[in-house]
Amino acid sequence: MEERLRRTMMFVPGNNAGMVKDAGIYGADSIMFDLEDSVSMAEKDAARMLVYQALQTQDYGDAELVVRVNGIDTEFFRNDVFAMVKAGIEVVRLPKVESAQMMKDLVAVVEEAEKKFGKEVGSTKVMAAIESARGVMKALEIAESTDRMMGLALSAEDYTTDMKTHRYPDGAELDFARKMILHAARAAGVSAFDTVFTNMNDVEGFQRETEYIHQLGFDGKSLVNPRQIDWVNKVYEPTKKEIENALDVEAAIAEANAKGSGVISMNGQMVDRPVVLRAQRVIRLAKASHLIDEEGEYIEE
Ligand SMILES: CC(=O)SCCNC(=O)CCNC(=O)[C@H](O)C(C)(C)COP(=O)(O)OP(=O)(O)OC[C@H]1O[C@@H](n2cnc3c(N)ncnc32)[C@H](O)[C@@H]1OP(=O)(O)O
Ligand SMILES: O=C([O-])CC(=O)C(=O)O
Ligand SMILES: [Mg+2]
Repeated sequence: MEERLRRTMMFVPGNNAGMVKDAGIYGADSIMFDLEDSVSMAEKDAARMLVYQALQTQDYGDAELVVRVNGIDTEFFRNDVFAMVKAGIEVVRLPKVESAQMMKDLVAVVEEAEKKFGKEVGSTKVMAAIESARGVMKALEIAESTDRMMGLALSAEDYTTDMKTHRYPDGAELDFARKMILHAARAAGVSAFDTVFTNMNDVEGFQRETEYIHQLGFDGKSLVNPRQIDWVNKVYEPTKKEIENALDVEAAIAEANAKGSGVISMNGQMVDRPVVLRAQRVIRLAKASHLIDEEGEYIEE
């Protein structure tokens, strides 16, 4: 199956009717309705009902629909999961995950809800937000805890609090967590999301962080504001040189395959399976960024 693009996963506070209604117009790859920390205790039930209604009535286009439910140890958790599964949510994001068991407990409730509401068992995916030292140390077992796993996310606001530090411009305090989470996700074959960047005035800092996590290999980032979507897409957009090289690689390997070979030399550069896989990813990103069309032709501005 073709890997889905997950560059931008935008948080939408579940109690904000205007934001919930318009969340689809900004072009985020994934929309994440939040029932947890952006919603006050007094509004938990109202937010759940609002998101439930929106999922029945709004058109969110091709965006992947995700909900961040309240923590598994809260009084809201079960109602959140039941309402969201009934509404047909694609992915349930569990916050503050610290063990494989927490994901298994989530899956048990998701399955109960799928059966109750006549949904296909297994159709709802789950993902884990890792927000503590314990969660980071358990990243691989969390990533491998269930077949329904879609991805791991780093949640740096709670994580830095747990680590008795805070966020610095160079991000050094997140390095270990980022690399653990990314390795765990890749080892398990699931997506990896970097954390939110919350200072809307520091555009340069946001871009620097995005370039760094793109270089590491993250699929994308959790976002808090629609303005951040274009900035991420710009970083993830392949350059003209990368696209041309990828198209040449595809042509070269097709020629090699026609001759019964899996490897070929292209301008002195060996082209084999890993090179081809990377080239295919560049082409997919170029198509998603509307730089080339389905035939690989450049789309003029
Ligand atoms: C640590 C954590 O748990 S982080 C996750 C929880 N936090 C959140 O979900 C916060 C989500 N983000 C927000 O609430 C807001 O973007 C803020 C508070 C960060 C900034 O607010 P503002 O400065 O008012 O945003 P801004 O002026 O850029 O808004 C522009 C437009 O985008 C909309 N918008 C802003 N953020 C979002 C969002 N996350 N989702 C959907 N729409 C949004 C606004 O409603 C506004 O729409 P309008 O022009 O139709 O009125
Ligand atoms: O998931 C995120 O990036 C936001 C969050 O909850 C945190 O940073 O604690
Ligand atoms: Mg958090």
